[in-house]
Amino acid sequence: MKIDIVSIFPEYFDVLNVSLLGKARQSGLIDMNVHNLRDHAHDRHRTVDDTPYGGGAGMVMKPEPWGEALDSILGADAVASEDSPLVIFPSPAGEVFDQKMARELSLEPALVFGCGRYEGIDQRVFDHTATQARVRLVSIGDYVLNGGEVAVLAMIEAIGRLIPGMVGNPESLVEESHEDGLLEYPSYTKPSVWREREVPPVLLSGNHGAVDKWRHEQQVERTRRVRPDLLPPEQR
Ligand SMILES: N#Cc1c(-c2ccc3ccn(Cc4ccc(CN5CCCC5)cc4)c3c2)n[nH]c1N
Repeated sequence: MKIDIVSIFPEYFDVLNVSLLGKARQSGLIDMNVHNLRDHAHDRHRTVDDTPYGGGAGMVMKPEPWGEALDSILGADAVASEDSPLVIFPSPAGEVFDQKMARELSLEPALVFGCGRYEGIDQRVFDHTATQARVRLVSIGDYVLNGGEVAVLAMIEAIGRLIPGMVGNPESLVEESHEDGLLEYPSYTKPSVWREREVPPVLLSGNHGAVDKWRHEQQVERTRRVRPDLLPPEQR
């Protein structure tokens, strides 16, 4: 998978050189490039923002640097098709990112992430980029961040771990929260007693059927208690 990221804070993404993603980059599983938006702002102060038309607080990101930066990735003459790269702009107004979307995006050959700051990006950037590539505005949750970088880090981690070859044991991707629509069951490891707290005896029984049954019951109970919205109405 090819990943391009555009941001005024490229150093945010240095962390992607550690752990699994770092190994994936070294192995060529992921080809990642981070672009500094300010390299495409050519005035003396490398200005990327200006006051909003219509008034209002804060600043809006200017379209020109974005246009030049995305042209350098997509091609100035690119014409959007179903085979185009997918350009994702994190936004509080975006469709909510979830495990289903992470699975979908892990199958994409090329992703481009555009990290806004200030009060957002001039709308014409989204409109023009949609003539060059597929575009989605995506939110990682109903709370307000100061920019798109943290959202991109979260999305890349969620997507990256689903790319075949990324994690050692693909089995571990199956039994985790949200993969089967339920929250995960509680996990335990040695010692069997810790501060007078015992591991549930079923987990020490060696009876795999009983363990599976207990784990599913724990998933349903935890989901009903913490996230009833994930259950079908009749199971809430
Ligand atoms: N993913 C994701 C996000 C983001 C996110 C993503 C990208 C950017 C770029 C800039 N900001 C800051 C910001 C803050 C408030 C507003 C709303 N204002 C109302 C009136 C004019 C704007 C607009 C932008 C961003 C925030 N926040 N929360 C998420 N889950």
